[in-house]
Amino acid sequence: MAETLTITSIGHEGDGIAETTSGRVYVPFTLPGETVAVEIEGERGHLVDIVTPSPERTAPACRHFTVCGGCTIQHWAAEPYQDWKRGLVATAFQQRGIETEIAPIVPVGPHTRRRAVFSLIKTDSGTVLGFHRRESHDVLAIEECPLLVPEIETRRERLAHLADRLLERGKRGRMTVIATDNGLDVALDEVKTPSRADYEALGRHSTDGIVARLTVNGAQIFMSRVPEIRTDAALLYPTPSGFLQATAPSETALARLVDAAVGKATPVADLFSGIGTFTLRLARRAPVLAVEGDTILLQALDRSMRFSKGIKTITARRRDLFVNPMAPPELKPFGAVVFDPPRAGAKAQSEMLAKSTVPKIVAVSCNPATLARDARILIDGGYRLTRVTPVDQFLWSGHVEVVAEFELARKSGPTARPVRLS
Ligand SMILES: C[S@@+](CC[C@H](N)C(=O)[O-])C[C@H]1O[C@@H](n2cnc3c(N)ncnc32)[C@H](O)[C@@H]1O
Repeated sequence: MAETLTITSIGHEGDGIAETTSGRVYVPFTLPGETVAVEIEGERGHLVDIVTPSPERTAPACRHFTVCGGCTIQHWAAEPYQDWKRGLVATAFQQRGIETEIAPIVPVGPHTRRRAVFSLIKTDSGTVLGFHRRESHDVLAIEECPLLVPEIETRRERLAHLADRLLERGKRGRMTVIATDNGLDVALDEVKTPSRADYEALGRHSTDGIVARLTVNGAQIFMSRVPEIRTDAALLYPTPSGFLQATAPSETALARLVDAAVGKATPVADLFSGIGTFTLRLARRAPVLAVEGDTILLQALDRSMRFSKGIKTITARRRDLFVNPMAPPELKPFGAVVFDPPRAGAKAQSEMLAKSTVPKIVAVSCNPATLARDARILIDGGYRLTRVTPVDQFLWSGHVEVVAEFELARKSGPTARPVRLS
């Protein structure tokens, strides 16, 4: 039987929260202040009816919202939605005992997501390309996705057709698509190994002007041109399975924040550098040491370096920074260190930085919880947190990207001498 509850806040995944005498109930697709009729199952409330809607409720941008497993919060006006995201960052820091001002979130609009991972399934009527249904492994055929750039969104049928040949009836696969400046970079995974005839058939797409590179189960099938992304500083070369910031506007915003925070500091170490998103921009002003664990990404950075003009020396090193973080003596020469680790954060590296004398540290993170943990380590080591800026890189979800800036607050000991990187 349905019960009537009042929603008081929104949780970190975007579900409405009602406080009841038997504890919290999470009700998806509701908003603070709303009275809702729900069927309660443990901690979950299944929405039956919105009795009193919030004046902040808006029409969702996508017809698949609430059915698709992707977005969790499209039904809220921009301002309270952005305040909520900012609040997620503030809460993560508070949970580590850090009270700090959070700058307004940098908004990122729809139709900007340039990398999509689709699920595929071959049915009797052909290959379905889409996303998982909410709380299910079923593949939902999508007719639109207002997150995606048009170069991907409008080519869904064509992409499904490309995958069709390598799927058997009833079987599933995965397709990663990156929209680059000179065509789509398409990687098919968990599909059958292509036969010689498949190679020839797939190869015909190399001349269609749409697909720049096709990779199947990790092996390159064709590359009619090297996929590239033009930025304000250099050409970036994304790899089929490696990391790429999710949208171009968020990448620009992050790079500008990093650049401004580093200022005139020199030289700079860019840790977890990937394909050089920040390295290449920073190298316009200072020599940069780029450290990354993935050889393929370092090869892509090397290509960018060779095609970039007017930049200072970039030294690229492969290193596992979880197992073997840069130690204080190695960090000593740097005027600034930038680090942008995966979701797990950079605990070991932060412990080393906390003992270092690096004057400026800039942390970029897609996980406020691990960022706050690492910030605590740096603060306890004598750094001051000077600025925290969220960027809405993951629109309509509970995920948020953050840039945090630190300055050495304790006496740094002997003055760090600049070194020449070669
Ligand atoms: C969030 S991405 C950032 C990449 C880059 N800063 C950018 O903006 O494109 C994190 C990077 O850390 C790298 N990485 C993951 N684990 C690592 C490790 N243990 N040691 C070094 N690099 C690692 C990944 O390959 C990835 O390139």
